[in-house]
Formats: sequence, C-alpha cells, structure tokens
Amino acid sequence: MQNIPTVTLVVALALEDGAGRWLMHRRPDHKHHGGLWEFPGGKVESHETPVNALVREISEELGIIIRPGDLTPAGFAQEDENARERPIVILLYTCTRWEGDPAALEGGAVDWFTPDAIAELAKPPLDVELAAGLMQKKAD
Ligand SMILES: Nc1nc2c([nH]c(=O)n2[C@@H]2O[C@H](COP(=O)(O)OP(=O)(O)OP(=O)(O)O)[C@@H](O)[C@H]2O)c(=O)[nH]1
Repeated sequence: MQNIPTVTLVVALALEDGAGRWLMHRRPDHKHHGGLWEFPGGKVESHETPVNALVREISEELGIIIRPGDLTPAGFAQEDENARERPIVILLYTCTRWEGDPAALEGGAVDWFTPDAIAELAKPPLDVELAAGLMQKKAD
C-alpha cells in the first residue's frame, strides 16, 4: 500500500529565557502568513522525527543549537480537517537551554515577549491556540 501523508506535520519551539519571556518570529512578508508572529519551526520532512526536524529548523532559522533532550512537549494545534487537502498539525515544544544568539536568518524578525505581549501580537490562528494553551500550562 502506498504511504500517502494525510496531514502536514509542523513542529514549533517555545524558547523561554530566564525572565519569563518567549522568543517569537515574524514571518517574512512574501511567505504564507507573512508579517504574522509565530513560534519558530517548520515542516517535518519524511525522513525525520519531530524532534530532529525541530533541531534542524531552529538551526537554519535562528542559528542556535538546541538538544533533543532539552525539548519538552507542550501541546499541539490542528487545522480543521476540511481546511485543505493536507491540514496542518503543529506540535509545540518548550526549551530553556540553547547555544548561540537567536537571529532571523531566513528573513523577518525575532524578539522576546512576555505572555501579555504575545497575547497582543498578530498571529496565525493556530498560534493563537498554541500561545493560549502554553500560558495556561505555565499558570497551572
Ligand atoms: N513554523 C511555524 N509554522 C506555522 C506556525 N503556525 C502556523 O500556522 N504555521 C504554518 O505552518 C506551515 C509551516 O511552514 P514553514 O514555512 O514555517 O515551514 P518550512 O520552512 O519547512 O516550509 P517551506 O520551506 O515550504 O517554506 C506554514 O504554512 C505556516 O504558516 C508556527 O507557529 N510556526
């Protein structure tokens, strides 16, 4: 039987500094959801585990090194199954340790935000859910 993916699997990172702020990435204007702020990350390739994909994406996108063992699952969000042919499912991980200085290597911008500031940012719909779930989890 042919192995046909039914969803687009995306991984995203909630990087937390020591002061209760999170790193968000503003997508380059020419991309899907251009100009909106999201958790950095990207699509899982067919040969990768989600964690390996996140380590790769974060290195490419932010130029920092994170380790698989420092990633903690923090929730997920998914598009409606009728949204498109392969609806997006995003897996969110938290991390508090990294090496290097995060920079927007593929365009756009990166910055650190408090939970209240993240709530005010213009975000893709799935990130609204991811951010709300993450902040709820931290408050529990
Ligand atoms: N990385 C990331 N993508 C997100 C988030 N929320 C969200 O809806 N998406 C969507 O998920 C998809 C991920 O694609 P991407 O463009 O970041 O990934 P990529 O670099 O592997 O793809 P590309 O090389 O095709 O551009 C995009 O359609 C993006 O708009 C998020 O928090 N982080």
